Amino acid sequence: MTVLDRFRLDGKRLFITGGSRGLGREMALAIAEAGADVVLVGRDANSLEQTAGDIRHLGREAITITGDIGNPEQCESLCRQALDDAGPFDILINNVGGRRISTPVAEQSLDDWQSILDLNLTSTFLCTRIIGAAMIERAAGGRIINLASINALVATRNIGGRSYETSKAAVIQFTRSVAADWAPHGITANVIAPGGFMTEPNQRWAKENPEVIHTFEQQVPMGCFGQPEDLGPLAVYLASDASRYMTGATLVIDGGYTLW
Ligand SMILES: NC(=O)C1=CN([C@@H]2O[C@H](COP(=O)(O)OP(=O)(O)OC[C@H]3O[C@@H](n4cnc5c(N)ncnc54)[C@H](O)[C@@H]3O)[C@@H](O)[C@H]2O)C=CC1
Ligand SMILES: O=C(O)C(=O)C[C@H](O)C(=O)CO
Repeated sequence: MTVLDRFRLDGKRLFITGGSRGLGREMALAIAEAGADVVLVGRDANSLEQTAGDIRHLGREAITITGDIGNPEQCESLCRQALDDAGPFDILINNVGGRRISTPVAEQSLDDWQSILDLNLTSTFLCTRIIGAAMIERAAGGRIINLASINALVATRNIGGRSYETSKAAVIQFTRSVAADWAPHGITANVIAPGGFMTEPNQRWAKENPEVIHTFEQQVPMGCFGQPEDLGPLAVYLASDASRYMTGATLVIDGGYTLW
């Protein structure tokens, strides 16, 4: 087997939340290119179907399931539906997340706080529990990749995103705990912690506050935002045999933002 053979994912099955656009779409396409079939779960049927079409063009199977991952009851039933329709899965990517900008803590309602935790953390727990339990039962190992953020490691400046930061920090420790528990089953669990990438939420933020692009870029040693396609190779690595001995790790991809 060559080094590059170890990145192949032929015959594998990926379950990814929020694969219709942004980082999720790029990771799904990269993993399909490496050989895997894909189930995409998200809110917007049309854009999910567009990504699924692009995956089918690569010669892989793609199924879409629509629903709200931020609603715990729906999240559970979406995972169970995916298992019934196309499981069990070899790779799980908990990608759905967001609401980085929120009201400051002193003004935040409990409902707002809870909804951000549900979107970013509870969804990660539920998908990991349901898809992961099927991995354990099948006894063929597995790969879990959870999306955190540099804002799990450092506070953001002036956008009141404390619930986002807290939820993403908890995603990191949850991943480490699961990695420890499930290592005997041959299941690895790792975190990708991206810095600033020009996907829809940051595009919207920059449109509303044009000055922040320049300010943010000055805070990044590499001097620019990342491109969503920068995530593809990292996702393939973590999904494949190439990362066989890595578990519980947090891989920061941020152009050096957290160096300063
Ligand atoms: N773009 C960035 O700079 C960074 C992103 N991240 C994290 O990476 C992940 C992906 O981020 P982006 O691609 O930028 O986001 P995005 O907003 O462009 O895409 C999110 C995807 O999830 C889906 N989605 C969102 N809420 C959903 C819900 N309640 N139910 C079902 N589907 C839902 C959307 O339809 C979309 O497909 C998130 O967890 C985010 O927190 C972390 C650090 C930086
Ligand atoms: O976690 C996110 O989402 C981010 O966007 C991380 C960075 O703080 C950022 O992009 C600032 O624009």
